[in-house]
Amino acid sequence: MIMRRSFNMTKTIIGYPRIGEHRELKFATQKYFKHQITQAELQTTAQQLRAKNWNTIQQAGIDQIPTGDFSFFDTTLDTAKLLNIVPKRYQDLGLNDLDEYFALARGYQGETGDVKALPMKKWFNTNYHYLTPEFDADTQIKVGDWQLFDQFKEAKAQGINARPTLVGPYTLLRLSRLLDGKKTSDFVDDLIKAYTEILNQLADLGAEWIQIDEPALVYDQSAEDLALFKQLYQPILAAKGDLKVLAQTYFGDVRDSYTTLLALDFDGLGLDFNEGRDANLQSLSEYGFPADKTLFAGVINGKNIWRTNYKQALALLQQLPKEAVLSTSTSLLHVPYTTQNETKIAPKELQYLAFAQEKLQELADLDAIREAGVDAPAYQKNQALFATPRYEENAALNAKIAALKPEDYTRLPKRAERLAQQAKVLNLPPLPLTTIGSFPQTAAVRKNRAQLRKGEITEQQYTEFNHAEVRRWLKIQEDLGLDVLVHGEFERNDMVEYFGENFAGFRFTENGWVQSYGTRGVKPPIIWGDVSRTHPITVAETVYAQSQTDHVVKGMLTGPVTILNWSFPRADVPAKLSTEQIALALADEVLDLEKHGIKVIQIDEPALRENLPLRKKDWYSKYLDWAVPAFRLTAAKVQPTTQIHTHMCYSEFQDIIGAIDALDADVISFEASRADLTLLDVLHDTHFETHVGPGVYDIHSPRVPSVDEIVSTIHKILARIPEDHVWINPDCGLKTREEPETIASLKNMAEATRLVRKERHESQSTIQ
Ligand SMILES: Nc1nc2c(c(=O)[nH]1)N[C@@H](CNc1ccc(C(=O)N[C@@H](CCC(=O)N[C@@H](CCC(=O)N[C@@H](CCC(=O)O)C(=O)O)C(=O)O)C(=O)O)cc1)CN2
Ligand code: MET
Ligand SMILES: [Zn+2]
Repeated sequence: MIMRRSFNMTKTIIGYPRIGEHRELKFATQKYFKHQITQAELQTTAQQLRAKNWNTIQQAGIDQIPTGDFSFFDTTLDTAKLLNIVPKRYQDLGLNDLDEYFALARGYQGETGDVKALPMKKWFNTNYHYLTPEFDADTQIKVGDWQLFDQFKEAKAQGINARPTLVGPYTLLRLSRLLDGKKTSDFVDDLIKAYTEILNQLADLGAEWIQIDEPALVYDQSAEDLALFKQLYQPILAAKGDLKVLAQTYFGDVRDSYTTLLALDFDGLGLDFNEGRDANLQSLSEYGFPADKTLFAGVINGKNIWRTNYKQALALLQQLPKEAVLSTSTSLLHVPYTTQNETKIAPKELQYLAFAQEKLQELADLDAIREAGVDAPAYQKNQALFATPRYEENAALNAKIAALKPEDYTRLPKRAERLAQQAKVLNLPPLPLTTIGSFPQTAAVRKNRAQLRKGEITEQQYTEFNHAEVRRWLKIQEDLGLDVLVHGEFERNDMVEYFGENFAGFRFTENGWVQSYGTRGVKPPIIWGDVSRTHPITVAETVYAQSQTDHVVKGMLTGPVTILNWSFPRADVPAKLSTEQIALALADEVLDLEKHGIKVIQIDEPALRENLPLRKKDWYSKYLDWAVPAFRLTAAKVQPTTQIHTHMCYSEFQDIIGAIDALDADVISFEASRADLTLLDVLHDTHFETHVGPGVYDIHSPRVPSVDEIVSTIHKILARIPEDHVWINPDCGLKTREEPETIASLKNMAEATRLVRKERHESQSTIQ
């Protein structure tokens, strides 16, 4: 029997979703962007959402509630703004605080200037994005008044002594870009001063605890990294007074910084016992956990939606200090609000799921169970659930997977030979123009889908509307002078959810929204059991589009790794197995498209990089060694003349460039413009074989790039890559954009390409 603890704090969470149970924040923010509501109205919505969250968390019996997890866009950007890490070009716009913040996040094109947004990157191994702060010669770190203090005071007015949270100096430095030749060391003193001031201000306001997020500790740490961490924290912690400081980590383990963390004067240490489980337990058993610190034990999975098996959780708790505060492994930002709004999943199945609100209850249950043991009613109920199997195995499918051979993963002949054959069939001009797949998901397109969902229109009416959109956009693409056309993805709510809805073995939600970036959300489908294809999915729409134009129409699929990463995966089988099942399902779809005359097929893998293990030594052995073959499985059986494209957002793949080439696609398009095309040097130096379309403008922002700007980007590309390897396209799909800015941008892209073609080929063509 576990002893009763005298400690009064027993359970907490790292953070809660903020978009609103029904995406209230998204809708209010978008209205604000369109000048349909005032800033005061937006602030009121935000305040109501915070109050509601705090109330929910408090009602569930969580004894320490975080603040500062609310954000109008991103909490890394909030921390940068709080510290005045705002590049001069944004300050020069002379906007009010909130508008300046949105200018950093989305770019600004208006009366007082024209600036791009800060680069957006994937937050560790998640589908959430943070904005990359920039430190440069003008950076003057000082503590301003942005969110943190006000949110603490607001909670206090609601009777809650909250634990304010912010991104720590070490992670901030590690995730930021340093420009103008600046070094990390140039900012250490100012950061120490600023964080010290934040701690003091919060203490003055009456805070007892503060949570400083340092997830960057879960990456591999060098001796210099750890020295920097100590250099930052020794003085900050020396000045903390009575305020208690929690160093919070997540997404992995702190194997290389554990003793450093213990040696520093932190009052609490937040460790992830989900993704970081084994190595964190190992550290605990090797070095112990000091009695004068509090362990915040991330025992409830913050990233997945499966109900916790209390038997396993109890076994874990028994390995932790009994005074540990129970917490989530990550912020609950990564899961939807509640299963209570799901009416379409059978109640029998719904009980296996726990979203954010249900996870609060799980924390309460576990707290009770560690007191009462296996006799606790919650434990008994939970074990009864896990005694019944959730689904039936597809044994034939799994036998087929077990029997796969190397040739099933190998496309013949070799790429250079295929590309030569494809060039003859496709007959494209130099620097072929294309787009990434989706066109604007306008209000009308979404309304059409919503009406079908509500039964207000027939399937036929639904399809007729989409076909009209396809025809309209084929004409726009032809008029713009694009070479390889797309149908526009109007029938898809989302590139992953759509396939989840069509494959067997998935479940999907009505309200399971999770923030991806800013106002953008996804409803990740749930991989429930073994996945298979029961019918052709994209063939009808693609073939329809191809029948309406003489240009080549590119078929559009989402790749197996991305479908896996952007779904909620199973916890009962390795990710590899689900990915292979999805790959086989997609392979049938690819062959069906080919059979129906589709000559170019794009298989998107934007999430390939995101799931790369955070520890380098695991990159291949635990991931790429099966993820790359899974992609190859989807396209291995097509004819040499069928051109396979893939697409990846986020250009951070310099260090896995070999694996990208090994996907053995014929052409890849990728995001490059926000990151200043740094990848080009790598492609050049490694003699990258796959033909490439480095995105020539950023689609995550409404800003329209000029012709000159794009010409100069194309010049940069051609300085590094042979012209006959290069395609011209935007960074990513255009679904989030409005129609006028989309057409204006594509027009400039096409115009810029024609100028460059002329510049390079005019002399030749007149000679001929
Ligand atoms: N899964 C996924 N992850 C991704 C990406 C992606 O495309 N998919 N792209 C990258 C960037 N992330 C993104 C994430 C989301 C969106 C996006 O456009 N999301 C849409 C939702 C798309 C969607 O599922 N729409 C549904 C539901 C729309 C809806 O709620 N309709 C309302 C009406 C309100 C409305 O007009 O939205 C209703 O039916 O009542 C549909 O069209 O059917 C949004 O937040 O607005 C874009 C990029 C990285 N990760
Ligand atoms: C996030 S990658 C998006 C690829 C998809 N084909 C689109 O154009 O929207
Ligand atoms: Zn993309």
